[in-house]
Amino acid sequence: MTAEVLLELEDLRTHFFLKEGVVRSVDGVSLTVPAGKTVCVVGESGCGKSVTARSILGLVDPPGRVVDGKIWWRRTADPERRDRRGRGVPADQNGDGRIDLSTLGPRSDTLRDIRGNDIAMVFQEPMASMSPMYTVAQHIVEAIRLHRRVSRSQAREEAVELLRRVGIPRPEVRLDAYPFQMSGGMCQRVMIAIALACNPRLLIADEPTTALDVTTQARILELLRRLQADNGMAMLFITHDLGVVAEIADEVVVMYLGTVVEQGPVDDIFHRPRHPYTKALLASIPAMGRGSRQRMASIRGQVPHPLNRPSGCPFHPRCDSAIPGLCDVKDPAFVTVDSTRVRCVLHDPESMASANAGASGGPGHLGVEVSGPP
Ligand SMILES: Nc1ncnc2c1ncn2[C@@H]1O[C@H](COP(=O)(O)OP(=O)(O)OP(=O)(O)O)[C@@H](O)[C@H]1O
Repeated sequence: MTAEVLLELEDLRTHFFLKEGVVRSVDGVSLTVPAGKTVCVVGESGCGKSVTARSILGLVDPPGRVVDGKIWWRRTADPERRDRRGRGVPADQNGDGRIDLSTLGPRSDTLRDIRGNDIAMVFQEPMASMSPMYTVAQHIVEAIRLHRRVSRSQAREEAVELLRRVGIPRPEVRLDAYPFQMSGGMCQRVMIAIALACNPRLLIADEPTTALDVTTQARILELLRRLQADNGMAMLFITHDLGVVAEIADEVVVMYLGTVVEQGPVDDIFHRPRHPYTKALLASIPAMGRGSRQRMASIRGQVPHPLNRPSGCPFHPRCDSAIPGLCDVKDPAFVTVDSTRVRCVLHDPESMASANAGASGGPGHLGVEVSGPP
């Protein structure tokens, strides 16, 4: 049985309006997050992963804004639910159980209610997300009381329990510590505890382990996996580390220059990658047992700045399989191949047929065929 779709981005576009021009950081991203599953978003630095995540929760600051597309969120139909002022929370906008978050102002009550109650987020730098002026207790109690009508002492008891759940030893004592008195790993556990305070249905994690050492990284990933199994929450996990993806993903979304180039189940992405960019990313993972003198493949060139987007397929200047006259002209549409969606003309029979037919030598002139299974 396929899981219900919790979050669906439909052709999302988030641009930054600078003096130098318009930076199209997110430029037509479509992806889905099923309930209870982990979707990993991967891609090199600057591909628009973080801006995509921040757009979902209305956290993009000017001069950036969502300019187009839909952010469909499936709301809980909970008639009992009340915000902290005791008001009922609207179940959805149009009667189909979904709400388009892109239509809500960043300060709207509905978005505030969803942020924290339904969707929580953890960031790369846990220390930067916490105020040095407040203790751990103040952070967590505030997060609980922002969304639920509970007394301060009850919230404090819940905070102890949350710290215990995220593996913080002696939580009663830690509760009164300040963030700067804790290690990076402990701070990230606290941030996860804050994120879990309202039992969200979706956790958006933006490189939550990147700033941590390898051992702490592994512990935090293990913690997230365990919490997910306990709560059944979904995760949208942003990382540039394919090792992390292999450990936690159900689905993988590969982004390049503000767009999705491939999405599919983790096994297919790792074992049957279709897009040349996905293949190049995988080739750049250090292999176990590879001799130190054997060089790791790296992707030729660099991600262009979004102000200098290439024509046609955004990856074509770096692609070893690019077809001149086709890839530099045509922005490919998505095609479905088995369980994956891929945006590359090599997999699009129509584009390939017209390329062959349109070339001066008539059909078959380019001599390229639609690539089949490896
Ligand atoms: N406030 C901003 N003003 C102008 N451009 C921005 C702003 N924030 C992000 N960008 C641009 O948007 C593009 C996407 O940035 P984003 O942070 O989403 O990339 P990313 O894939 O998350 O990279 P990383 O892995 O390094 O975090 C980049 O080219 C970046 O320079």
